[in-house]
Amino acid sequence: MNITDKVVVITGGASGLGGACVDWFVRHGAKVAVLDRRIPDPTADPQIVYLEADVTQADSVAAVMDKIAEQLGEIRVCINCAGIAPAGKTVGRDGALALDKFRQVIDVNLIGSFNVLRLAAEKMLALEPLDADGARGVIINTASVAAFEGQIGQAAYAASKGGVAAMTLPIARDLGPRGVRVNTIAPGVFETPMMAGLNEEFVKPLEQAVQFPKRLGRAEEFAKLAAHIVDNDYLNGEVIRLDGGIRMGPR
Ligand SMILES: CC(=O)CC(=O)SCCNC(=O)CCNC(=O)[C@H](O)C(C)(C)COP(=O)(O)OP(=O)(O)OC[C@H]1O[C@@H](n2cnc3c(N)ncnc32)[C@H](O)[C@@H]1OP(=O)(O)O
Ligand SMILES: NC(=O)C1=CN([C@@H]2O[C@H](COP(=O)(O)OP(=O)(O)OC[C@H]3O[C@@H](n4cnc5c(N)ncnc54)[C@H](O)[C@@H]3O)[C@@H](O)[C@H]2O)C=CC1
Repeated sequence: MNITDKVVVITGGASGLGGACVDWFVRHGAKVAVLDRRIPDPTADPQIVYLEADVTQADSVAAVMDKIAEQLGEIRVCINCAGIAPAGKTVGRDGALALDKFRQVIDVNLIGSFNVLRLAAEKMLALEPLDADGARGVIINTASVAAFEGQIGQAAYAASKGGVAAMTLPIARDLGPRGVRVNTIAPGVFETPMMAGLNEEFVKPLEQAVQFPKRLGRAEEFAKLAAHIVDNDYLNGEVIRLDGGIRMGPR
């Protein structure tokens, strides 16, 4: 699907990987709506519509989708980048991990992604197809390599991202007959505000574990893959690692 003039909804677009997608898609002629619980100050680009919502909330995300369709037009692309990554061992210094902490990560990363994509897909299915194949839209989720090799302290995060990876194929099967493709990017370790919060003692070994190039990923490299997924009509139902060949160790 050609990006130009398409309406692209990007969750988590106020920061990091989502922010890089906002820049890339705007530069390539898309109309971008950012859905984030934190909206940047109004000095931002007038080509971008910012809407405040929490991805876990059914009603407010539905209202935001209506508003985007009204203000920008037909929603053709949805990129789920909103996420959180708090760490905590199953049993740590202060005892067993609080169940609410585990639940919150699942709520934002897994249920939040599903909430947004189900409502975006509902809009897409109501649209006319764009081509002879019957293409109506594209959905991109963000998992993590932690879905496959979560580190010590990542039980909740890995479970949430494993869920995102696992739901990719069944959702692609649900929506494929109506012309919507669904893919998930599983990034390695990227330089973003999220990773800036991680202790240097954890980051250094991670950098060393990358095969090549021996550095953290750049947010623009994530945006380029998202743009390629939109552009390439034959990519569907797949979880794609974007990680410089890293396989994370236990710590
Ligand atoms: C974002 C992406 O998608 C990409 C990625 O995934 S990048 C990878 C990100 N990786 C992470 O975020 C790693 C997450 N893990 C962590 O940050 C840490 O493991 C953690 C914060 C969860 C725990 O760190 P920690 O507190 O230093 O370790 P922990 O072992 O619990 O405690 C340190 C000390 O307390 C002691 N301790 C731990 N549990 C204890 C208990 N139940 N009773 C008594 N003492 C205990 C330990 O013995 C340890 O002492 P020693 O060092 O002398 O052995
Ligand atoms: N940075 C990295 O190394 C990696 C990141 N990821 C994933 O990529 C995604 C983006 O991460 P980063 O850009 O690094 O993080 P970030 O912290 O820079 O940005 C995340 C954005 O999501 C928003 N957000 C969080 N919870 C929300 C909620 N409930 N509702 C609405 N918006 C919410 C935040 O306000 C923020 O703008 C996350 O899902 C993360 O788990 C995956 C692998 C590696």
